[in-house]
Amino acid sequence: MKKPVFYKSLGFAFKGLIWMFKNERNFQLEVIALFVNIILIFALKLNHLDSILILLICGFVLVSEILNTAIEKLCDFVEPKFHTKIGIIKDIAAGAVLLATIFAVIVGISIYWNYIF
Ligand SMILES: Nc1ncnc2c1ncn2[C@@H]1O[C@H](COP(=O)(O)OP(=O)(O)OP(=O)(O)O)[C@@H](O)[C@H]1O
Repeated sequence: MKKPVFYKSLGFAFKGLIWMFKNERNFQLEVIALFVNIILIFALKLNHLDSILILLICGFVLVSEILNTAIEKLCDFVEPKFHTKIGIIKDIAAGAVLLATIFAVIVGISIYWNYIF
C-alpha cells in the first residue's frame, strides 16, 4: 500500500483529535483543564520550568486518554460481546489514565502551592 503524503497523514491525525473532542466527554473536560491551566500560567506568572511542567502533565493526561479510547475502540471492534479478557484490557487502559491524572494532580498542586501561598 502506498504511504500517504505527509500533509495527508497530518490531516488523518487531526481528524482523530477532532473525533476525540466531539465524542469523548472525558477528553473535552481534559481540554478544558488544559485551557484553565494556560490561564493560570499567565495569571500566576509561573516561571519557565513550572509552565513547561504544567503543560507536560496536561499533555500526558490527554495522550493517555487518546490511547485509552483507541484501545477501547479496538476492543469493541474485535469483541463486541462481553468477554472477561476484553474487560481486563479495558480496565488496564483506564488504569493508565487514572495514574496519569493522579500524577498530574500531585504535580499541579505542588507547583501552584508555591504561587498561591
Ligand atoms: N466487552 C466487554 N467485556 C467485558 N467487560 C467490558 C466490556 N466492555 C466494557 N467492559 C467493562 O466495562 C468498563 C467500561 O468500559 P467502556 O468501554 O464502557 O469504557 P467507558 O466507560 O466508555 O470508558 P471511558 O469513560 O474511558 O470512555 C471496562 O473497563 C470493563 O471493565
